[in-house]
Amino acid sequence: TSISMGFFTSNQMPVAGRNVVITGGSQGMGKAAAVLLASQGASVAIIARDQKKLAIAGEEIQSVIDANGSKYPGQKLAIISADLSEADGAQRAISQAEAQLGETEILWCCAGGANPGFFKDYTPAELEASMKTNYWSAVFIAHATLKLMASRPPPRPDASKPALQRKIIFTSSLVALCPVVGYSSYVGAKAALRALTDTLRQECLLYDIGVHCCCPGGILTPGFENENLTKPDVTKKIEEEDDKPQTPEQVALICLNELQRGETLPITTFLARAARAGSIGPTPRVGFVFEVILSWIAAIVFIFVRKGHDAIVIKERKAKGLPWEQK
Ligand SMILES: NC(=O)C1=CN([C@@H]2O[C@H](COP(=O)(O)OP(=O)(O)OC[C@H]3O[C@@H](n4cnc5c(N)ncnc54)[C@H](OP(=O)(O)O)[C@@H]3O)[C@@H](O)[C@H]2O)C=CC1
Ligand SMILES: CCCCCCCCCCCCCCCC(=O)[C@@H](N)CO
Repeated sequence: TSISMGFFTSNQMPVAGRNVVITGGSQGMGKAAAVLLASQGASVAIIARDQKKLAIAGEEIQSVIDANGSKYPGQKLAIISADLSEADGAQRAISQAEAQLGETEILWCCAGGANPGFFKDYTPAELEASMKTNYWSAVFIAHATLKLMASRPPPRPDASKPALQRKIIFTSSLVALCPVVGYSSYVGAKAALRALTDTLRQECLLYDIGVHCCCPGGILTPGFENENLTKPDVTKKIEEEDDKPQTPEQVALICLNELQRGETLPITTFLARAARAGSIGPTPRVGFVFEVILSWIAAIVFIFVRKGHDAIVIKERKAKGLPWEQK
């Protein structure tokens, strides 16, 4: 649906010839986004910590740029190693990205990840770490980038055309729209990004900068494989009930389509679209009649989805016994 709807509205986020900074661009969804945007002619900077993984992703992105030939002259790639959970690291990363690419036109924050488990079992340090990985890693670089963007006009490579709107894009998760047991250390950071998007979007009307927040469901990434090592069974059971996980390439493409049609909260499946409609509140959405009707349907369907998920948890409790009954 997202893809077909794209034909009816103008492209609100062209990427050819533009400078895009992608955090978490060394693997998973961030790398898929970097490859996709590079294939469409964007200059990209990828930021992550591990230099080895960055170098491997960099080779893949460079080969995409090489394959473009002379189609997009001046297309560049920057590879930056930084810990974005620290304000200094974020500031340094965006300065380095701009030194290599030029002025940032789109910032897409993909860095993040979950450490599924039960709230009662986490250490305070683990709870804090998730906020760093998922919230501060996006907020510090968005803040540093917005300061730069708001201090200067958007680039206008073609003076006969109006400037393109610059963008700040966060990556939240479907779990911020529909709770799933096991994500208690993660969901606060992801819900916070969604709330920040709504408020920052309004502030950014003052600067003519768009703010968006992608809410994908399961993605088959290294991060996902890693989290599955410690994911509680009950979390897996709930995830198996719903949409199948998608490839990072699918997610990047659908999110890009959603962004290009102007969605503030891009989602990647029809079920997620219903979940979004049911929890959209005052966040802008594209399309009025269908989305409002979908929100009514979601209001009803959500009751049964939530009951179904609760039933899986209660079945688990009956099978395993209450904690003080287990030996
Ligand atoms: N996979 C899934 O099922 C879903 C994922 N999401 C979200 O999508 C995003 C991408 O997920 P996915 O592709 O699975 O993630 P991965 O774990 O596969 O990759 C995460 C990326 O972020 C980087 N990163 C992590 N922490 C930092 C940091 N402190 N500073 C700089 N870079 C960092 C990693 O590199 P390095 O470790 O070297 O720094 C890596 O490039 C995340 O925000 C995730 O929460 C949302 C819904 C579902
Ligand atoms: C109206 C009807 C709506 C129904 C919606 C039901 C959706 C619930 C399933 C959510 C699965 C979430 C996977 C994302 C997890 C994630 O973010 C981590 N894997 C990160 O790494």
